[in-house]
Amino acid sequence: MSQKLDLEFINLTKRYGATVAVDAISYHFATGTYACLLGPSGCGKSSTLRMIAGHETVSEGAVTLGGRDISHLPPAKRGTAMMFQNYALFPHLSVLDNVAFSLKMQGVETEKRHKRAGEMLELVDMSALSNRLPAQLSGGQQQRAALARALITKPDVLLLDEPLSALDPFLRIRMRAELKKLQRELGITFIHVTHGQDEALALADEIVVMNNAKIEQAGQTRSVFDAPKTAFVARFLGSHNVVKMPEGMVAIRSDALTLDTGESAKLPGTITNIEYQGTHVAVTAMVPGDQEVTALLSDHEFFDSPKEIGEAIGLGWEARAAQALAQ
Ligand SMILES: Nc1ncnc2c1ncn2[C@@H]1O[C@H](COP(=O)(O)OP(=O)(O)OP(=O)(O)O)[C@@H](O)[C@H]1O
Repeated sequence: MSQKLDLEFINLTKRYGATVAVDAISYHFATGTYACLLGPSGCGKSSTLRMIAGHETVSEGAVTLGGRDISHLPPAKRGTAMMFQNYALFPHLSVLDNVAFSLKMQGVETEKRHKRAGEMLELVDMSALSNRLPAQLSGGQQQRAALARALITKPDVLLLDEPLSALDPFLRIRMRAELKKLQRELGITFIHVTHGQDEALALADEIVVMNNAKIEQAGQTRSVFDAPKTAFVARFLGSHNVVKMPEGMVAIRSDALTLDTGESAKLPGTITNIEYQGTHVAVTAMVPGDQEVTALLSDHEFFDSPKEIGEAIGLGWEARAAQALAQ
């Protein structure tokens, strides 16, 4: 049975002079969770990650792992490992020596560390390239080498700072599937910082949406996506319309909107844009209150009864598709 090594933030705070980068956040990650920290630039994601890793001091509060306060331990003693955005591979070392580097620092003898590095490279499917220099690798291969290097210390928690951002969109999708597979195989906790909503939705068991140094909403990915509590979360995750209705602000998923002219229509509107997206058609309409809402229709739904810009429509949705938002 794997050891229970839950990661916890307790009123975790980071100040840089007068700037509060992380403001007393608390959260509990069960062992083996794939979690994404998500939020706009400057919201405090990287500072949070660096405090877990020990690359940044904790101003107040604590990070605990398996109930042990690790806030003041040196990075190598925490049971965490970090994979950086630019991979930070040493250009003059072979892939094998890059992967073996932290074991060398620990004084592990050459043969033993090379054997272990070889196992790690096998894990990420890079055995054939172990003698190459980083410059002789593609972006995806560099990422795998960086992963192997981070995992060689057998961390309980792997920290990933925008790990896919250096890759082109096609490779990003492939590597994200590999990351997820690797996490499932290893069963350890991954904390992954990203700007990308799609990336977070695709990878995470849990998402932590940050805004202005605080956790705006966190929980199981689907629960957060399905029931955003604030307009910020609904807008940030995308695929939702935030609409002011007489009863207050609501978030309505774009794919839950239908074009209705009958009695079921809840809002009248005028089409302002139609965007063909292959599997779907996004129809945007201006509704009362000078608000634009977008309905995502399947291509058949749209082309069975095509509409035009300027046409008057009604918009309908099932009651459960509308989520009341905190003011
Ligand atoms: N070393 C530092 N000194 C002073 N202020 C800093 C430092 N590092 C970060 N900050 C500030 O702390 C806040 C949070 O920064 P942080 O890098 O954690 O955000 P982020 O969400 O990771 O942003 P990004 O997505 O752009 O990387 C920002 O206002 C930033 O300017």
